[in-house]
Amino acid sequence: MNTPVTDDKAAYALSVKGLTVKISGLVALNDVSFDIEPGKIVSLIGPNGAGKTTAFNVISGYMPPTAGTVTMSGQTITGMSPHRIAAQGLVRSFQRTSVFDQSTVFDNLLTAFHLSGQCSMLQSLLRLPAFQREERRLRQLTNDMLDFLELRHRASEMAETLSYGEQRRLGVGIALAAQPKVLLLDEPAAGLNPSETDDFKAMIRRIGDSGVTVLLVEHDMHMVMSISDYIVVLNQGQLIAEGLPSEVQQNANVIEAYLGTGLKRAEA
Ligand SMILES: Nc1ncnc2c1ncn2[C@@H]1O[C@H](COP(=O)(O)OP(=O)(O)OP(=O)(O)O)[C@@H](O)[C@H]1O
Repeated sequence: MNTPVTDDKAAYALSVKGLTVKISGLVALNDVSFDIEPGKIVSLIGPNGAGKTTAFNVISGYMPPTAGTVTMSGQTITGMSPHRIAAQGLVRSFQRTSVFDQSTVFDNLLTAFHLSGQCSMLQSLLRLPAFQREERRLRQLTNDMLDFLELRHRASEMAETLSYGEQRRLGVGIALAAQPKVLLLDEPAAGLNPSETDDFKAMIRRIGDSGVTVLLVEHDMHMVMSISDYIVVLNQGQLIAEGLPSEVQQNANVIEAYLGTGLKRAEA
């Protein structure tokens, strides 16, 4: 069955329209709509309880909305399973849960590429020429990804020996192996020290430059303001502002919602 196409949204990598989520009478999201252009780095921000995680859960298929739609390049993905949504090209990177500690960095990435590869189990068991060609291609992709993540020097180390920041970059590399069009990042800066945060920011920029659209939920306002092309602000389930970082920082509704929570410090 073909997925319905909504033409006016086809130009956007991701569109959210009228998203509403009610949980036991509580309105976690109320009629939220926003559009994200391809290749942009967009942050979803808001004070605690604003509805950011709920929005991520709905967009990535972990929670059905009460009302509203999510489209990717015009294709409706609302209500699909996370697995099907990932197959459509929207991948969510969870902190570092996808990393196998007892495998090398290289093998973690190679396995991730295998999982998104073309070769059938039979071809691989029989080691047919098609499998050998594919194996060479995936090893090359793995080496390229190691360079992209700036983890080449750690390729043969067990993942568990990596620093926290390196493990987080590896986790994103595993998500990137699925070749997403849209990558969702949950609080990428959480737990990182300042230099790890800088490395992570540089990597997010490289991801954006490669044409992948990035949507992140983040509390670190320094990171948000310095990395985002566009910001969407939620408060108590409502979209209260959206725009460029400079616009959002000046917005009276945003300043009021964040009063005393650190937005001012991010401007300093
Ligand atoms: N499974 C749930 N059961 C009950 N209430 C929920 C559930 N999930 C979310 N909520 C409520 O929905 C609202 C939005 O929560 P959500 O976690 O999406 O906010 P958030 O912006 O991600 O907050 P934080 O920054 O603190 O993680 C909150 O009032 C929260 O208590």
